[in-house]
Amino acid sequence: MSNPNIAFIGAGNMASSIIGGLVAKGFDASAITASDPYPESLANLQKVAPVNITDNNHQAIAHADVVVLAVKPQVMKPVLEELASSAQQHKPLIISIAAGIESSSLDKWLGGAMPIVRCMPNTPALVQSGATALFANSKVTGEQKTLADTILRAVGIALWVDQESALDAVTAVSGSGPAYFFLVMEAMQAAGEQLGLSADVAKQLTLQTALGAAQMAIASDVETDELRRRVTSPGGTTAEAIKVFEDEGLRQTFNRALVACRDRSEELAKIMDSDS
Ligand SMILES: NC(=O)C1=CN([C@@H]2O[C@H](COP(=O)(O)OP(=O)(O)OC[C@H]3O[C@@H](n4cnc5c(N)ncnc54)[C@H](O)[C@@H]3O)[C@@H](O)[C@H]2O)C=CC1
Ligand SMILES: O=C(O)[C@@H]1CCC=N1
Repeated sequence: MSNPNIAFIGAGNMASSIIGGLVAKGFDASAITASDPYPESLANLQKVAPVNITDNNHQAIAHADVVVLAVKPQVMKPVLEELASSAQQHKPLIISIAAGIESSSLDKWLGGAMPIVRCMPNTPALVQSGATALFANSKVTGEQKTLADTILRAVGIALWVDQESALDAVTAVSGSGPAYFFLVMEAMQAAGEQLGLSADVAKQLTLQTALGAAQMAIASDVETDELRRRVTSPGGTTAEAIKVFEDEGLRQTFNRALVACRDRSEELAKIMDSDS
């Protein structure tokens, strides 16, 4: 599909990020329509790109090849039930970025037999450094998969999973993951201040170290454990810090945290479906 028309239902943070990424990559803003009942959301979006705007969801999807669902999970059911008649007329590709709503629920609310890609992006999409995992249901064609891939790649990396249930683990790693790294940054800044650094110096050193470590790990041919060993001189300073982390059970803590996150994602999907 060379020039697809894309509709966004919901013009909030994630929609603005994806639209910003698409336009930055050369996608024609006039082929994008965003719909939102709040004039403020639409006005903020228009500062990002000169897309078509409307407060009418039906109007937004009328000529769309792809519909990106970017509303909060709590309003998804009424929004889709209202859109079902329009969606059934021409069956556009549906891409949902909502956390915890299974493709079978989306399909049911839209009236059935819809091509649906469900994905889990993360907030670094706001700065085009996102990580998204995607799952396609059986109605999605190869061409539609390529289109979904192109849309999410506009804001970072995009990887496909074969089982929808893997999106719960994806949520535990990358969907919620930015929060874990922010927590580590908070802790390192506070510890730096405890050691006598100014707040500004502790913050700048922490953030640049996080960026540098991530960039090195992405660029390197060797695994992260080897990169860690290369910082850790025998009998040196890093070894003392790593020993504290290992003795305090940091790996087990991460394991427990990610299991709790995965379990909550599974639980939310059940709650959403039982509401339907
Ligand atoms: N924030 C995060 O870390 C992540 C969020 N997501 C998902 O992205 C989706 C959007 O999240 P955000 O952009 O952060 O939320 P947001 O609150 O910034 O945007 C949602 C937009 O939907 C609009 N809206 C409300 N009712 C509507 C209706 N009936 N029709 C059309 N638009 C309507 C709101 O006015 C708002 O502008 C959510 O489903 C969330 O689960 C996915 C991955 C990560
Ligand atoms: O915390 C949450 O439920 C959402 C899903 C992934 C990131 N934020």
